[in-house]
Amino acid sequence: MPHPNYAIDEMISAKSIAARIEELAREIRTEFADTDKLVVVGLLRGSFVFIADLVRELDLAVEVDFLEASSYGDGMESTREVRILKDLRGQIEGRDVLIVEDIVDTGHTLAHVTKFLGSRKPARMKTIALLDKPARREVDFKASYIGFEIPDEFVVGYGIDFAQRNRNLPFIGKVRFIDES
Ligand SMILES: O=P(O)(O)OC[C@H]1O[C@H](OP(=O)(O)OP(=O)(O)O)[C@H](O)[C@@H]1O
Ligand code: HPA
Repeated sequence: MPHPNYAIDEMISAKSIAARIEELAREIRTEFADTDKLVVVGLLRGSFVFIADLVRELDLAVEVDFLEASSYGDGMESTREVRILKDLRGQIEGRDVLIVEDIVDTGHTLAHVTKFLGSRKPARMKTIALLDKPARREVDFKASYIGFEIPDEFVVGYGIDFAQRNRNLPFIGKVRFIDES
């Protein structure tokens, strides 16, 4: 079914995102200063822009790996069924892991993924989400690091999609539907 017309209003500028990533990178560098075993895991697809900017600010020896998880399909509602579509390439047992996510909404994705990867016995596992939408939480989950807390709006851009579109916007915008009647 085609989606109705919508506009995108800027919520967080590219400049604000870059400034916040610098701050987050400083905190992460301090936390993981003692390790040479850090694996930074990006959750595909939404985190691909965030992880690219974050690892370039980290100034640590890191390995980058990806896991693909999906639960929304083309809609605006979580199916609450998180499917792992692509597993990590490397081993994480005994290693320090930082999971990078674009947004925590209902919490189902990160709750599932942390349980899934936690069972492989990493030495330390932390999570970072650029955006957190606490008003929509359905399962108890809090990321170790959060870029911005946002209100209950459907957002796109900076890697985040609506029906696979708008991932390439350089800013975070909120979707506003246009009533054509
Ligand atoms: O907290 P939740 O309600 O679980 O929502 C967050 C997840 O939803 C989106 O993924 P999606 O399933 O759309 O896959 P994508 O990353 O490929 O866009 C987003 O990228 C997060 O991974
Ligand atoms: O606000 C959102 N926008 C796009 N995808 C999402 N997945 C969870 N929340 C969102």
